[in-house]
Amino acid sequence: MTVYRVKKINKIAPEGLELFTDKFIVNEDENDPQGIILRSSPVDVDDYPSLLAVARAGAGTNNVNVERATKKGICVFNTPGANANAVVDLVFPMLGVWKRNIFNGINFCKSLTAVDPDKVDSVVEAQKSAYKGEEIAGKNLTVVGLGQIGVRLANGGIQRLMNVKGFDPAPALENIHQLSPQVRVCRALKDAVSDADVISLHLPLNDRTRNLVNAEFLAKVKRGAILINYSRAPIVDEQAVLDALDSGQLGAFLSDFPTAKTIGHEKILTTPHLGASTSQSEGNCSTMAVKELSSYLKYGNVVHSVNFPNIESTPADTVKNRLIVINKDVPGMIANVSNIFSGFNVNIVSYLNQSNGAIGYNIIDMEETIPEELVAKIVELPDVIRTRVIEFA
Ligand SMILES: NC(=O)c1ccc[n+]([C@@H]2O[C@H](COP(=O)([O-])OP(=O)(O)OC[C@H]3O[C@@H](n4cnc5c(N)ncnc54)[C@H](O)[C@@H]3O)[C@@H](O)[C@H]2O)c1
Ligand SMILES: O=C(O)[C@H](O)COP(=O)(O)O
Repeated sequence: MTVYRVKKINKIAPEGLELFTDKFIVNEDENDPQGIILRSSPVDVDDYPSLLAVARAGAGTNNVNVERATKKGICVFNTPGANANAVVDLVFPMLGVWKRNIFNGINFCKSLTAVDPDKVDSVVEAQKSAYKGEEIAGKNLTVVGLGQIGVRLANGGIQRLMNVKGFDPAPALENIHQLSPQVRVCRALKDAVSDADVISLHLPLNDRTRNLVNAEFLAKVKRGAILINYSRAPIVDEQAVLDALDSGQLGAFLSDFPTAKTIGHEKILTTPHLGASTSQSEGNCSTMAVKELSSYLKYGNVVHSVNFPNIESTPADTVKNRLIVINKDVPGMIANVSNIFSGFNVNIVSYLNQSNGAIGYNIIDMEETIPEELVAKIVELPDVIRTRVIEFA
């Protein structure tokens, strides 16, 4: 029986880990894993010579060098939607904490331990007006990034009687179908943010989104707007935000990424990267990531990869060998691979191919043992990145 080595990095919830069968050895100390399961720790795929796949139990994959992984034929997965509710479930309370002055109100209440017990009630009534707040109903909310989180947040804004706009340059249809028709989708970011009272960022960190919120962006927002960043710290130019807060251009900054410069600021509230930290979300992410990784290692199936096309096939009982061919997405690859099979007189019982514009992925099943020389010929094809033979008992 083939047994796969999996390296576990970070705390991964047991709900998922329990799904690894005896075909997997899961170890934190594994130095040469075929699979890695992790959360936010940085991983360099070049550090692991036998690596086939990385499963990120969460949404953001900026902690993995995905481009390098793609070049090496390493599949990178994430768990779309598995922690989206947890983020929305934190963003609205954070907005409430700020708008209703809850943080200061709670601190005030805690300070009352120093007050004569008989006078607590009268002190509360006398001083509560200092903690008066504002409701969010009727305010303008703009959601930047209409993905798994952004759509849920936008819909949540509608449920809270806010006027909601959204912006996303390339929204996935499956997400947009979930969006409330009351959300106004803008074609340009500047139109989406110009009259917003609250701007919430829900997009991935990449070369195009790094420092998206900079001085130029902030100059275009409505004076006094609240900026929320539960995406990734570098999407926001921190100095520009601090300047905007000090000038009054921004009213507040609520973020999941505390830094030395932000933690003491009176107009900034931060949480310690808690967006996905709920029992439910950690269980969902772990379960999804383990299923994705197991299925890839055992069968070569790809579901929810950020760099490979989706492709899935259950081998028939009669299948002895499955060949996985990962190639650059160029014309003629299927014909070239099929011709090599013909040359060796090996019968293909099933040939599946999918591509995503960059990577072509082939699952080829046989009822006989595939000759090593045949695989060697495929490896020699100019645009083949990687091959793998999976043997079924
Ligand atoms: N704070 C946390 O704990 C926490 C938890 C989950 C996710 N996140 C972060 O939030 C991000 C979004 O998560 P998700 O699950 O919604 O991902 P998602 O992939 O479902 O959605 C991201 C959306 O952002 C859009 N986008 C990309 N570039 C954009 C741009 N320049 N302007 C506007 N939209 C743009 C994409 O088209 C996509 O629709 C993740 O990449 C991750 O970095 C943080
Ligand atoms: O991108 C994500 O999914 C979040 O930032 C969660 O990160 P975590 O798994 O380290 O909490």
